Amino acid sequence: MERSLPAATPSASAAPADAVGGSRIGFENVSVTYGSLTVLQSLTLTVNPGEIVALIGPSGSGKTTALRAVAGFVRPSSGRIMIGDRDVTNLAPYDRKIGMVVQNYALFPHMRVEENVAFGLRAHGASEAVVRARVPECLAMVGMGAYAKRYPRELSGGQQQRIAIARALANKPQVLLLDEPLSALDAQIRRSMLDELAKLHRDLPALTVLYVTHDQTEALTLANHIGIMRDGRLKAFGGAQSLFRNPPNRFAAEFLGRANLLPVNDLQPAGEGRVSVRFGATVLKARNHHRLAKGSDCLLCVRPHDFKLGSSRPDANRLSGVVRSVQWQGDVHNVVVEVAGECIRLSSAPMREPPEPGASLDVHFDPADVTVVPEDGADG
Ligand SMILES: Nc1ncnc2c1ncn2[C@@H]1O[C@H](COP(=O)(O)OP(=O)(O)OP(=O)(O)O)[C@@H](O)[C@H]1O
Repeated sequence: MERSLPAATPSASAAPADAVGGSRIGFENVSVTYGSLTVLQSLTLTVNPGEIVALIGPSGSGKTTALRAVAGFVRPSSGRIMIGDRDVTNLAPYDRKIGMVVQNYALFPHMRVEENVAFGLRAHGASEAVVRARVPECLAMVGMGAYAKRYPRELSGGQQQRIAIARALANKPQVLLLDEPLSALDAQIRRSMLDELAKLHRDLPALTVLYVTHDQTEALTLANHIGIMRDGRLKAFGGAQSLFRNPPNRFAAEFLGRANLLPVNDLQPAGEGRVSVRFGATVLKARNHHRLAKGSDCLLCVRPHDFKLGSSRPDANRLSGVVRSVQWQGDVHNVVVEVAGECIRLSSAPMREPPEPGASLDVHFDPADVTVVPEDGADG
């Protein structure tokens, strides 16, 4: 289900969720209001057991509110939150059996690492024998076994976040909520933590994870499925790769991967599952993943890396334009080319002799790599 929302329940997979329904997260028409402001509008979404779903979207779009509603820190004004087959809408956070990690670690500064990790266990009445066994286990899971006696102030940001994850896992939750867990870290640490989170999930495959981020790389790297939020609404939902390749609307295409969206018209069948569209005077071919109607005006979604320079196969789409800017970023050249009044962005492997601004440039792209996308509707 990727085309339109909320026509059907966006669900992270058709897996037999009932068999292990205990860790499924379900939003059923959940709305949250603050005074007269509705910040989450009828969110319906399922995260199936063992899956990672990332919620992405601009600042203020309602991602954290959705996650806090699952945690129990925000009470929905309508709708239900389910964890497995339990309606937890009115349960206290403490009774929901979830783990949560937020952006700024939130470790207790006056407690050693081992006491931080033990805190939730003790609060839930675990015996000292259980605490003694479980704390080293959790620290080992995040590679921090040697740091049990330290205080949080004696750790780096990445290490503190590992401890926060160990603490969240101490009670063996079935559901883990992660709210921008890497955003306080610098770029290099973030990349390695991303790998570690992926490994952690491989080690704990039954753990169901809801991951809030504004970083599309984190979402694409970690998540099985991605939901894109705007203004309190879920604007798109789908498998990470599929959503990237076939965004259902302009907003999804622009937010996830900054696609080029060429305004095209006069959509016509072109055989072999392709359609032709007109971009200015040029006829281009594309996939029609969303089955747009003949004659439609729509957008052609072309990712910057799908444009190629130089000679092309005869069946490729071809465009000619004028180079407006060239930017080198180490492992990539970003080029802006003006074609038929539109500026398109392309990225290529570093070039020895990049084109100069003002030069003419021919580019081509494969019809199999691109799809037509509907313009957003009135509410889009
Ligand atoms: N306690 C509150 N009282 C009033 N308004 C709130 C409260 N908490 C959040 N909001 C508003 O709800 C909207 C959604 O906030 P939320 O934190 O869910 O967004 P977000 O998508 O997570 O944003 P960001 O990426 O900036 O964290 C925002 O307009 C915010 O100002």
